[in-house]
Amino acid sequence: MADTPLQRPVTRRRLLGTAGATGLALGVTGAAAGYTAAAPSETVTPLAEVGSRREMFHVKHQPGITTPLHARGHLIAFDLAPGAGRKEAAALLRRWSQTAARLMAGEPAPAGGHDTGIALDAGPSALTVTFGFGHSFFARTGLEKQRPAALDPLPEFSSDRLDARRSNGDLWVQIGADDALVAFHALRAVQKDAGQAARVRWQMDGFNRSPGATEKPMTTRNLMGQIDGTNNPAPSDEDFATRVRVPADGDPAWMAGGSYVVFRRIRMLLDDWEKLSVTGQEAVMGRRKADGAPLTGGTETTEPDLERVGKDGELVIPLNAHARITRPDQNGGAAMLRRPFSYHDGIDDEGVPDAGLLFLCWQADPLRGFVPVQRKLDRGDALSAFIRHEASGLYAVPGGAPKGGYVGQELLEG
Ligand SMILES: C=CC1=C(C)c2cc3[nH]c(cc4nc(cc5[nH]c(cc1n2)c(C)c5CCC(=O)O)C(CCC(=O)O)=C4C)c(C)c3C=C
Ligand SMILES: [Fe+2]
Repeated sequence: MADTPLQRPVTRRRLLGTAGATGLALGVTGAAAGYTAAAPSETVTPLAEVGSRREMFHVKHQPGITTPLHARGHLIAFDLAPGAGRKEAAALLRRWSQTAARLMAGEPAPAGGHDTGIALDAGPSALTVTFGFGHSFFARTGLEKQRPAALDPLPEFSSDRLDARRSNGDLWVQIGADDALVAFHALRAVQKDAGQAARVRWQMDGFNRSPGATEKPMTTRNLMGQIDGTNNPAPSDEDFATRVRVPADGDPAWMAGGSYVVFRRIRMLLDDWEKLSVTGQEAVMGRRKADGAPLTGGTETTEPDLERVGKDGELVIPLNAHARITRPDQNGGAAMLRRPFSYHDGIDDEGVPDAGLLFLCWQADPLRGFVPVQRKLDRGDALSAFIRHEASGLYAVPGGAPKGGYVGQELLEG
């Protein structure tokens, strides 16, 4: 029997060439039929530019941590099903790893099965799938001795308004792609792979600016309109690895080369925020809204002058400005790699948007990254009047899987 298109092991990238050619041919037909061409052909952006970007799955550190921000993201947490233990978890991580490797290469999933077809015609679109383990995973699988101390529950913060049902979870998956259909395709595949072994605990969707939307590459903006992500550690920094990754001789051994991610669903009180003047908003942050430069001048990347006093005798960057109090030099060196998604989950009956930030930060140890900074923010951040932390999670994200292996293999088979 002839294969149906969905069953053939054809790469989506190969299909992309056909789609691009068809699109151009249709354009020509439209013009011939008397319609005005949308744009001169020499200004048409190649269709394959975004779709053809490919991230690798079998690499030393899991993808999706230092990968440039994705246009689209899904976060999904699972709890192991009653009766499922270490064996089922190992089989699930093996299935998930195989699926992630295939989808990230632009191939259908699962191997030998029926792909949903959602991502047909698109290339890999920089898809990444990243897997992590929550605190509760270890008791469920009898692996308590392997549970890292760094996974101890985060302290409670006075401003927390956390929803337990949308927090934590045994297993956590982050999906990112520069195309919404490619990302959703991966989400469905991950959910289907879970089968009887694990149940969805919570799931959230996010987004960032699309690649190519701005004239030149620039730091993204969040839903408050601020340039967000300027002072992130860069992989080229000397201390990047010590800040973000668990060292090769780290404890426990299965986390060597891995990282810990803190997740917070932070709602933005946009109606209140948008009532502030731009000057008021800039005082909250300590940076200019237009270009992200510190209020003491220069460009986005200029070091702020934290001591400078204005003509009114006040500090130019207020003592409670967010960008002042989050600095590593104000927090005993505490630093983290922030890699968030914005979210928007609709508008309520009063017209209030449920929108904000799926804040994700990566560090070698949350006690030397997120925790001290959040403690300080909790005590007196000018931004806190305009945000609300509504959900939280902390996950151990091991290093990448070698070819033929799966994420977490050392933990589950060690
Ligand atoms: C506990 C950690 C942090 C939380 C929670 C947090 C929430 C949050 N931040 C913004 C917007 C901006 N943050 C900026 C800088 C910044 N924020 C944190 C930490 C948390 N933010 C750090 C470590 C830094 C960098 C500090 C430094 O090294 O200078 C900025 C300024 C530009 C930038 O550097 O990215 C913005 C803007 C929002 C909107 C938010 C919650 C919704
Ligand atoms: Fe921040």
